[in-house]
Amino acid sequence: MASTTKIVELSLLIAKETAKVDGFLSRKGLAAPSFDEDAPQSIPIPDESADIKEARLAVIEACSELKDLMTGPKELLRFKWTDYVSVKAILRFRLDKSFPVGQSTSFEAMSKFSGLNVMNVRRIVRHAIINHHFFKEDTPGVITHSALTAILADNELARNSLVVELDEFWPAAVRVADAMEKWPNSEEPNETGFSLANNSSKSMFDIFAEEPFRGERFGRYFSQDKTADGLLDNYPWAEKATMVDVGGSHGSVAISIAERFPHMKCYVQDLRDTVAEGASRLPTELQDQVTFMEQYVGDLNLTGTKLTTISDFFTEQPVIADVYYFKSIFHNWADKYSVKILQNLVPALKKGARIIIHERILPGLESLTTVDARRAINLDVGMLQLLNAQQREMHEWPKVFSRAHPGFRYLGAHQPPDAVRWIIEAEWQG
Ligand SMILES: C[S@@+](CC[C@H](N)C(=O)[O-])C[C@H]1O[C@@H](n2cnc3c(N)ncnc32)[C@H](O)[C@@H]1O
Repeated sequence: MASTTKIVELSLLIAKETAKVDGFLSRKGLAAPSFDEDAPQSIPIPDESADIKEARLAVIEACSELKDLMTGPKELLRFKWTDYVSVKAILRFRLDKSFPVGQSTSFEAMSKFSGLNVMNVRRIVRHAIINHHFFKEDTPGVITHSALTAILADNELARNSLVVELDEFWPAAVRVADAMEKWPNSEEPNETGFSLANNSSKSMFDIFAEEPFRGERFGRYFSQDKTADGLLDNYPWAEKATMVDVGGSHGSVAISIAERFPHMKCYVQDLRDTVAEGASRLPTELQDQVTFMEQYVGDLNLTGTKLTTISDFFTEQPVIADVYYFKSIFHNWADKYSVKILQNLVPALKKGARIIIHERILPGLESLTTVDARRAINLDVGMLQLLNAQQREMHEWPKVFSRAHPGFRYLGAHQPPDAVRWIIEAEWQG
């Protein structure tokens, strides 16, 4: 009997797993996935249906492999170097906002709205339809929204994220190889694809700090990810009294902890404008529990020196607490700087104080086919292009702590169920 080929094996798996998802949707009376403008925004599979979640992921993975196998190596070498051009132009010229969801438009009307000529509107819109399911053209020349552009129409946060990814992150990607050539193996955050793309000798954070409009939309990019990602239910907060959310942005995690554990006192530290914005949004009922640290060390008027906030993790930590919490911070910094951030905690640390690092762990080669592993690897390269920073593998964390100070005892890492981040923990032994 002829053995089954890989492509048949994959197609059988796709059929089997798709039937599971399809059966689930019809049992629940849910709509089948589609790109119509009124389609559900995602497939609503609840956490308890783990088998259906797995089936969906298996289909996504197998489809991607089957598509590549059927395409073949030679054709796969033809990269899509125009990939993001259309979406970026659509957002820049607000074509997605040029007509309401539920109505249709024409290339001529979009041209009038945007000031682009009809030919440019047509090529941009058709590129986006064919490559990204942006808009639909079921009747030639009649443009309607698709499920994707319908989301952008009423979800400003989702739209802002796409703008940040295409206007800030993508240009940096294009310059990564140039940066690696110019500054071999650099660990400096200002010797990156991002710096080259901005024609600057500054780091991404410094550039955003100087340009409030860009800094604000970058801040909003992160404000989407408010989830404490399993931290509330999977850490013994009942046994703790104080925590510092270091680099805590607008304080979403500190606020969640304060709401759930009314005995906790939380401090949020970040750059000046970010904490000021966070403080202005803090609900009144949490003001005794959550403190945004926005005082300054040094006086610009008296000394003429640069202001340093006491919230800066490159200066000594001023708060004595039970827990120092860092969510998605260390992946922004190369080892050289990550070690400094830990060393700056030392003056404040009491015996038994805990350090929690809450971020993705870069998986080892054995699990590279999963969707999560690909996301983590992509994020790692993203950190390279923006900041010369990195995601770390499991075995790298104890080394970062021991390089910082022998007084840190690495306690290990665990990933709460359904979380994407790991809770990586160390204790100060002095
Ligand atoms: C990737 S964001 C993570 C924000 C937040 N922890 C979260 O997960 O939503 C990194 C944060 O580090 C802050 N940051 C950068 N440099 C800093 C510094 N020197 N001191 C304190 N915070 C800093 C940024 O302003 C930003 O809010």
